Amino acid sequence: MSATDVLLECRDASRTFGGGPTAVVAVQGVNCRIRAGERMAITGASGSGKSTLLHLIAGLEEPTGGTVLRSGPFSAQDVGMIFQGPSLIPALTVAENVALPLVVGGASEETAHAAALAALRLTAIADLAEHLPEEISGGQGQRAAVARVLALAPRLILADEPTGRLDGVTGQRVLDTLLSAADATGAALVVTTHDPAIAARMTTRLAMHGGRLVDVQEEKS
Ligand SMILES: Nc1ncnc2c1ncn2[C@@H]1O[C@H](COP(=O)(O)OP(=O)(O)OP(=O)(O)O)[C@@H](O)[C@H]1O
Repeated sequence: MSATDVLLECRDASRTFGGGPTAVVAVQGVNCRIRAGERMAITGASGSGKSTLLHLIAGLEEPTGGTVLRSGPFSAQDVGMIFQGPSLIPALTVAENVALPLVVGGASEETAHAAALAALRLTAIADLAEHLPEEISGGQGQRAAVARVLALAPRLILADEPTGRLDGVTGQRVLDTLLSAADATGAALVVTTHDPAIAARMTTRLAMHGGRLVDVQEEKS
């Protein structure tokens, strides 16, 4: 890739599941670029291919057609994924949940705990560090999920319907957290959403229909 600020580029990327008459073409011929510091929303109706495109970008799925090019080495720690629910481990405290991926990655308990607390401060829930997941709200749980990703210092944060289970106000607060965390760390952020109010907060908006990109809006900064 020539432009140095392009982290990742989909070139005619497609993903088909299954084969023969029952094959499902989830993503078809998508071209898009994600630049360093990007703020991107992927919108579209249910089944339009948003999650599959995000999985291609994350490297969780391989394209069955076209390519997904990554600039330079991209390790698992360079990409942080956030899902609709926080999926916290119930028996661990919030801080232990946030520290866990670092510990699994080989960091000492002490280093991981310090990184977890720093990430919880960034997401404004450091006061909940010693709480169990059952003792916090859905919005606070999503902020813990954001902190768990931030602790890994990813270059690219991918969030699949991160506000889908939250009410409008709480969803916007979680998005505030995501945007300010991405600003603070310099990470690019890509969010799939059904919610136009969430998409409106991003500077690039890709709209999907039937697996294809049907509209791209980019606000010039
Ligand atoms: N692993 C899979 N196996 C078979 N079909 C799949 C698989 N994953 C997705 N699909 C199909 O691909 C199409 C796109 O699904 P995808 O989950 O990407 O859509 P989406 O826009 O994210 O939907 P939603 O908003 O409901 O999450 C759908 O028809 C879906 O049923």
